Amino acid sequence: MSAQLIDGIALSQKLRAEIAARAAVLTAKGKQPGLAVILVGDDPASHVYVRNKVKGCEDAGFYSLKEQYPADLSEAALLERIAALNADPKIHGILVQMPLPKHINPHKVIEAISTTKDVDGYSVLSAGELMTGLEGFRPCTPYGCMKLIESTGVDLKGKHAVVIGRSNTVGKPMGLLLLQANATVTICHSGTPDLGVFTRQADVVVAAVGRRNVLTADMVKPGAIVIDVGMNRNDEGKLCGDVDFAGVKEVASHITPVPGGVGPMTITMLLMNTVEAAERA
Ligand SMILES: Nc1nc(=O)c2c([nH]1)NC[C@@H]1CN(c3ccc(C(=O)N[C@@H](CCC(=O)O)C(=O)O)cc3)C=[N+]21
Repeated sequence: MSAQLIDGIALSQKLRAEIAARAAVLTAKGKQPGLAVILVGDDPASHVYVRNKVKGCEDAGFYSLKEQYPADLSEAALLERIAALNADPKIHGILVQMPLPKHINPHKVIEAISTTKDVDGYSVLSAGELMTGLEGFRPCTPYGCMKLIESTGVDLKGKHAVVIGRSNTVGKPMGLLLLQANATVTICHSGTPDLGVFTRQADVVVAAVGRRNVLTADMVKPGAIVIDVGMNRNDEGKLCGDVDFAGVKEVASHITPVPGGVGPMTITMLLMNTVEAAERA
């Protein structure tokens, strides 16, 4: 058996067309959606993502502002920029690319962003809204994973979903979104002694660890849906996920590739949150 590919580029194209249509309506009313992306320092991977985000904005008809600062930018100066963007009516979403240099406290920065512009969904308030099922901005990566799962047509009600990873940006919000969709949820992590015991029971596995080959074919129940959030480099320097794709695709019913799976959807959901923010403004 060979799994069906869940194509994050195709799904992104479909959703981005809808987002562009919503943006056009707003622009006609003089309220073009605007996203500010702030990049501090020169992490090469961050530059690639930021370029993709700015390109995504332009293609969707957004106004986009990219601000780039040297790694020695002071925390106070960054907070000052955020305050100015909070007050800027052309800007509906603010994204500060993570990770930040060590001398800047990321929590302070995230909480400085106006709640109405927190399109990353990283603030404590956004986390609380997700936790309690209130409306709000959902973190883009797990939100995109939910759209990828939905696109298979499989109803999560009564299914067992296993998340590997417990980060605040992916694992924890992923678990909550799956729970909200009525799945039975297990969150595994580095302290889980035998991962396979859990993943072999899973109808859906979301791997978000940041290490290659965390999930191999022997750990997957036949017919499971496998979502790969990993972004790693293999020995040849090629981008690869957390899942042993070649092996697992022979067992799963549906699987996301890396690249071309979760990554593009993360940016799509950022655009979705931004158009939503503009509509609410
Ligand atoms: N405040 C903040 N918000 C973020 O959402 C955020 C962040 N910081 N810091 C870094 C991570 C990572 N991230 C990615 C987005 C798109 C791709 C993406 O488009 N990936 C392509 C391939 C890109 C390539 O070729 O390298 C793909 O998977 O097909 C990847 C990773 C957003 N992040």
